[in-house]
Amino acid sequence: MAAAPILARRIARSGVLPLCCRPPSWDRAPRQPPGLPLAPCRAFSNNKIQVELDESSGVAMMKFKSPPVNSLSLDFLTEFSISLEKLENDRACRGVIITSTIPKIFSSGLDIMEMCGKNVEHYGEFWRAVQEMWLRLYGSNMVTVAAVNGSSPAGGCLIALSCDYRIMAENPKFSIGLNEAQLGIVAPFWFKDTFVNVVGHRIAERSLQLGSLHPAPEALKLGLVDELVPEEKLLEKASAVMARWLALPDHARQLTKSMMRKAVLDHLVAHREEDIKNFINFISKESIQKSLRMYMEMLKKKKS
Ligand SMILES: CC/C=C\C/C=C\C/C=C\CCC/C=C/C(=O)SCCNC(=O)CCNC(=O)[C@H](O)C(C)(C)COP(=O)(O)OP(=O)(O)OC[C@H]1O[C@@H](n2cnc3c(N)ncnc32)[C@H](O)[C@@H]1OP(=O)(O)O
Repeated sequence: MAAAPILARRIARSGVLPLCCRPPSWDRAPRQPPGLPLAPCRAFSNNKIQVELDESSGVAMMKFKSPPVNSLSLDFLTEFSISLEKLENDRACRGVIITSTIPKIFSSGLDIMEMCGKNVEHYGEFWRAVQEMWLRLYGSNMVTVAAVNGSSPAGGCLIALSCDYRIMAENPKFSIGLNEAQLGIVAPFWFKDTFVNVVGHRIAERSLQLGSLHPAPEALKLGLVDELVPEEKLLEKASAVMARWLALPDHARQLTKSMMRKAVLDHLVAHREEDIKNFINFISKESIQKSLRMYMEMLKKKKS
């Protein structure tokens, strides 16, 4: 456990090469010749995320398993970035499906406790890890499919938005959106840009200002998710979607993805330090700390 903060610092300081700067890895997975026994499944599991790579299909299944709500703590974000990096560098892996093992929750977003009552160094380290996770996921060369099997507010929604395709369980009790305004905080420009790129400017403007959490059927209407399926069919559907995307030559798909996402990625890369300073200044304000404390109290009261 003591290694986690060190690891976090190492990965956070190492910087990340987004999609546009990394050498492309065309046709990464070796095709399995017919007649040979199936390639084995490779698995690695850290504390909070479980990953299984099926070498015959080139598809990894990444499952969040951080109870109670898969909140994105510094440790979680570090594991997430490391897992993505491992898969990205593995020639056998061409796609990743992201889902959760926690019933009813995909991810509750950034861990609010990481943004409450901590010192400036901690805020800086935490925010760098949030940036790192997004740069890796949004800039990934792999096909990324989010199988959203529960509620997905704020940072959880960002993870889904950063994937190439989103499938959500058709349960109207599950909601998704960038609800930062409800907490009295502001989604940073790169959260906003990722959202706009998925749903368009008008829907994003209204949804962000209201801090809306959209029930699954509404999320589908807005284009925030691409399709809804019964929960028990979610992974089967995600695998089918993945197979369709992987049927294309990697280089054409990757270059197209890079072209679509480059401006938004480059914007954060060029303003990373400024963005960290903005976060620290913003989150350190007493009024913002008070809002976050009140929000946490509200969450606890809701339970009792
Ligand atoms: C001009 C300005 C310029 C620049 C600005 C600069 C920078 C930007 C500044 C800030 C940007 C910050 C961006 C923030 C992004 C985020 O992601 S914030 C997090 C938002 N998340 C939420 O609002 C979700 C809150 N949680 C819920 O709604 C519910 O918990 C749930 C629907 C996810 C699950 O509901 P239940 O199953 O009923 O579970 P509980 O509510 O009982 O929760 C269990 C347990 O977990 C704790 N918890 C829940 N969510 C979080 C969280 N996100 N972080 C930490 N802890 C969380 C909850 O309190 C319970 O704890 P206990 O009571 O059991 O101790």
